[in-house]
Amino acid sequence: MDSEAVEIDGSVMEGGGQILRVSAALSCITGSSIKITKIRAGRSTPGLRPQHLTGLQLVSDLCSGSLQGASIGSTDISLTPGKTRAGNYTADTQTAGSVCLLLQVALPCALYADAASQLCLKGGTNAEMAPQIDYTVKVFKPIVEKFGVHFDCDIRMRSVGFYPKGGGEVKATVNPIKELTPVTMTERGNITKIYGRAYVAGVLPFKLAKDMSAAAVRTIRKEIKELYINIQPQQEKEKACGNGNGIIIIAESSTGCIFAGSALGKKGVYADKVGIEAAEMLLKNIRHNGCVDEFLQDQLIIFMALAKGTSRIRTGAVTLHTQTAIHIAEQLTQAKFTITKCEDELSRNITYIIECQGSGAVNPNL
Ligand SMILES: Nc1ncnc2c1ncn2[C@@H]1O[C@H](COP(=O)(O)OP(=O)(O)OP(=O)(O)O)[C@@H](O)[C@H]1O
Repeated sequence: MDSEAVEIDGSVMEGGGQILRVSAALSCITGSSIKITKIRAGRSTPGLRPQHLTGLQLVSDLCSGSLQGASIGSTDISLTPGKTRAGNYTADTQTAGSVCLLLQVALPCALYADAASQLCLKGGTNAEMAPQIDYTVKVFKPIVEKFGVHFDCDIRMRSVGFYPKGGGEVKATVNPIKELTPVTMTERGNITKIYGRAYVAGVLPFKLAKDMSAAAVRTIRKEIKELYINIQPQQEKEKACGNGNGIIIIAESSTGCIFAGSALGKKGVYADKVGIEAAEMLLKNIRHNGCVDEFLQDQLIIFMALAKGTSRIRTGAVTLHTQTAIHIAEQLTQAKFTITKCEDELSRNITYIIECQGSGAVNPNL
């Protein structure tokens, strides 16, 4: 093990898988070796789960790295990165572990390769506790494009929920970049559009999709009366596996902000409830007048840290995931973050500006 390795405590703050993703991606990009200890120490099943292990192996492959100690359940790993090379990479969680979280760790790395890369990611596309693939494509993608990040996502097979285990497949093509551009998103503007999809897959009846959609529209209508809300009920057909249902609702603002609320069906939970959960999540995320929702916040931190120059993003309450990503980014790069609370005297609305002096990482391979 490299004696210069940066030591990362995997149990700090949020203490979850996100620490691994941010550290591994930044290790690959900056060329610093890392040693992560106490991985997911506070979780009921500590150590690496299949999704985390697959993500680390993918990063190690991308940067011709040496990954030590990584197996299911490991709480300590080390990664010594080499040169990041473009290519065709395949990663399979072999479970419902999220392909979107595989993309979350691999995308920043592939940006710093010498040419475009194809990532074939297998696992769950619409899984719990992770972005649904629709979120990655419709919310995350257009916003990271503001940093200069360009990738395409071909959803070859959806895998909805936890059963059967995995089976989803997404092919992402990632274009490399010389350096990332900083982003300013401080003006929320007005909400101009609300739309989404409510879907069922497998043996579940189409009626559930209609019930989720109707309940979501009713819930949003209580607060937002003037906009047409189009949540399309859909029956996933040949390009889906698993018996599940879910919903994602997206709101766009006049200044180009995008927010979402989403939910997945569970055994014994009425479809109406799933629709209401997603609608309430969306409403919560647009009430605060920030420019990103509670999930995009933490997902943008790595790009802010790498960009050349100052990024500013207005948010609602800063999540622990975001604070954790900032903590790791500051450990592994020269980026400096500040968080400023802003209180609007008239509306009593509280927002925060996350400002980052980015480290200006330059792609040495282009
Ligand atoms: N509904 C959602 N919509 C969009 N993104 C989401 C949603 N739920 C979670 N996420 C994102 O998924 C990621 C989850 O990270 P987290 O570390 O909690 O998960 P994990 O890797 O499964 O680890 P652990 O099991 O240790 O919690 C975060 O980036 C979070 O923003």
